[in-house]
Amino acid sequence: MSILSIENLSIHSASKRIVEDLTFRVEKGEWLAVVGQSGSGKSMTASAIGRLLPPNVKAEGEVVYNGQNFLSLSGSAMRKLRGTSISFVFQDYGSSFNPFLTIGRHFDEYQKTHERKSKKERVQEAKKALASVGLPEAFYKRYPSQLSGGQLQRVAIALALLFKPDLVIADEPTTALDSVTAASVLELLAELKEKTGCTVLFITHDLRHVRKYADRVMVMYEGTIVEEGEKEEIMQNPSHPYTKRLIAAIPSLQKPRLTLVQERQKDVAAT
Ligand SMILES: Nc1ncnc2c1ncn2[C@@H]1O[C@H](COP(=O)(O)OP(=O)(O)OP(=O)(O)O)[C@@H](O)[C@H]1O
Repeated sequence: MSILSIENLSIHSASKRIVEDLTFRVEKGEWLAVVGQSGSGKSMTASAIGRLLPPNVKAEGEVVYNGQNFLSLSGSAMRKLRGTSISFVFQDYGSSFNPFLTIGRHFDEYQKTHERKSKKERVQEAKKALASVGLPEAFYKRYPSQLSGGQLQRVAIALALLFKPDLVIADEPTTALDSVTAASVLELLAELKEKTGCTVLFITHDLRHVRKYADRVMVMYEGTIVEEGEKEEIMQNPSHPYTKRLIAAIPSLQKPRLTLVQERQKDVAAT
């Protein structure tokens, strides 16, 4: 069953067509990975879905969620859905935080916009959310600058999942992190996905992450979808030249290269 249907989505600025006539579905409970060349329109597509495009960029078409077309909802109706039904985790987690507010205040402000609960309940929930992403309660009182990138991205994930959204859109959430931290953040997202049953639309450049977590893959190239399918199918049998190049560029997916010693043994055996 689809949770989100994108129909003929086109995105453009005054001078340029950014995305052309995209039609695709996100199935309930799946992890859909969107990969594609830099500038192919992945982030713009994610932003258009959440009505978060910059003011000079416009979207046309339909983004249908639970029978509602996001593109024709009022601003206030859309704000209500963002965070509760659909939420975002961005690459640039730093800009999601106000450096002058504690982590606790970020939770508090966010909670106040979406639910009516007592201060005590809000604090309890926020601390529980911090614990759910493996962070100590004491972080509630800290400022963003006192946390590492990985810790901040964990807080961003805790905030994104606070109201148990049905759909989480993660736009390259680990690009700014070192590979070990990135792996733990993704593992966390995968765990929370299992726990909450949410659907994940995941934008990435890293096919190793696709291989590990995705159910389906959609490949974008120059503002269009060039292929889409089950992960195994795309990984083993890519049809578009761009996908082929992308897969060929992952060292661990290529045939293992012989070590120098093995090469020498082969040479010796051949003589
Ligand atoms: N504010 C803007 N106004 C006009 N065009 C923009 C704006 N922001 C981005 N673009 C253009 O939209 C196109 C798609 O950008 P987008 O960020 O969606 O690509 P992407 O596939 O996410 O790339 P990356 O993988 O590098 O993040 C690019 O050509 C970019 O220059």
